[in-house]
Amino acid sequence: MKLTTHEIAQVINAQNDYTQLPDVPLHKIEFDSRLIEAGDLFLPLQGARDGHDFISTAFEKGAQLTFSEKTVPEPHLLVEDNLKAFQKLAKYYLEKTKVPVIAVTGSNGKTTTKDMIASVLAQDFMTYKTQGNHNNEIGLPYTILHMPEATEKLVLEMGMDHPGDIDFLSQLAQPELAVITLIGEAHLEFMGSRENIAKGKMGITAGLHGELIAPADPIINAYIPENQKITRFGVSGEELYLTKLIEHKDRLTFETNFLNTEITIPVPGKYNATNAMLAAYVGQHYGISEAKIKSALENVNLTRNRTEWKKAKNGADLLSDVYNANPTAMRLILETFQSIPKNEKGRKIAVLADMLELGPTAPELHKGLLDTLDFTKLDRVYLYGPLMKNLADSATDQPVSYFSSLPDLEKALLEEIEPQDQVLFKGSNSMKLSAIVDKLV
Ligand SMILES: N#Cc1c(NC(=O)c2cc(S(=O)(=O)N3CCOCC3)c(Cl)cc2Cl)sc2c1CCN(Cc1ccc(O)cc1)C2
Repeated sequence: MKLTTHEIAQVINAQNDYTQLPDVPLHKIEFDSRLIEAGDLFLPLQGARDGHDFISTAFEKGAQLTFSEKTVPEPHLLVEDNLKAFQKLAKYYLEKTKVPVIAVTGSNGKTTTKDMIASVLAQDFMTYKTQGNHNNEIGLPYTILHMPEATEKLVLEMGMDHPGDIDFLSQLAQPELAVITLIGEAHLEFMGSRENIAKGKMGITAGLHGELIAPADPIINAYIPENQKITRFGVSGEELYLTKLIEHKDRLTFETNFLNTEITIPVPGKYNATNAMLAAYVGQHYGISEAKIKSALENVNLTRNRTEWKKAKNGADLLSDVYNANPTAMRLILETFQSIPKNEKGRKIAVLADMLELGPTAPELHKGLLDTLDFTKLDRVYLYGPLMKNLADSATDQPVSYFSSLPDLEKALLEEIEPQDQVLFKGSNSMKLSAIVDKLV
């Protein structure tokens, strides 16, 4: 990011005398101290642990400055709230660089649609996009501040856990174009109703300066702002719709009412044809030729292994979250999983594996998960890996099973999981829980 110490201090209204600090450019900003490199800015966040506890580690790894909510010996910018300062800096950076933002949200398909839009725009523009699941109040500013200096278009995915989340992200990012992929049923327990989900997703207009592309679903009609330019998609008769769909095992060919060519995408599923149709329309909006749109979509690089619910062969619901194997992400996904109502006559099972590269405090960080496990919600907990042994040893009087070998864990789960169960899988990629998920689906 192209920002200097004094510029950042002024933007975030640092409370300490920063003029004593050298006014030098910062390399990048990180909240995970494991990612700190020479010349970086550290951002202590309140995760599973207080990020301030890792300021010294960040400087050992070469950080040259840190945000801080308290006076510390290291070179720092003192602010009341590190996260708010981070978000304010991201908003400032977008205003300074004037990089146009295309925002994408929706109950399902937003990650695929984001990837497809970025693939199309990259044909003519230097394009950067949300990486992994960085689509919330921490991930979105992180994406903005990590975009390469030559970026010409920024495609930002906006996720919603609670009402108002999207309004906040839209006001921060000020998009010039927004896409809503679908108003679904995703976990009504947080949002209460489909109407609330619709209202929440329409929050994307809060900071929108241009056109909204949204489903024909009438549930959003009540939330369309006055004078909002909107293009609806869906069935024949809407402004955008599919006119032909030929599904193959691992690819799909479709046509639309607004393109003069057929398009093939390397994934099946009618919903993916719709996602690709939206990406094609965005490409057309930015003047990209049909030939380039067609080529981009045929070669799109989709984010794999998204945090999504999968159905096991026996009908059980599996939630496999392979992102961010850090203590905070583990806590957040456990809290989410525990708060979702069980299926009728079904059980809730958590399968947790080691989080790697957590340094010397790793045993405590694993043991510390005990206060997140809610055994009034969880029926069974399966723990796997030497570090998770620390958690298993501190949960002796609970329905917890420990495994040191993946085949033994797999065998136990194949015998245990019933059709009505919900099962969470979370751990570092190299612990290979995904291999068990792949056998179950
Ligand atoms: N708590 C905590 C820790 C981390 N948390 C996070 O990175 C983090 C992740 C997330 S997240 O959920 O992964 N995520 C961020 C991006 O957008 C999507 C959501 C969030 Cl929301 C917040 C935080 Cl603070 S990373 C990390 C710790 C604690 C230990 N750290 C390594 C370390 C261990 C021992 C040492 O002595 C020094 C460092 C690494």
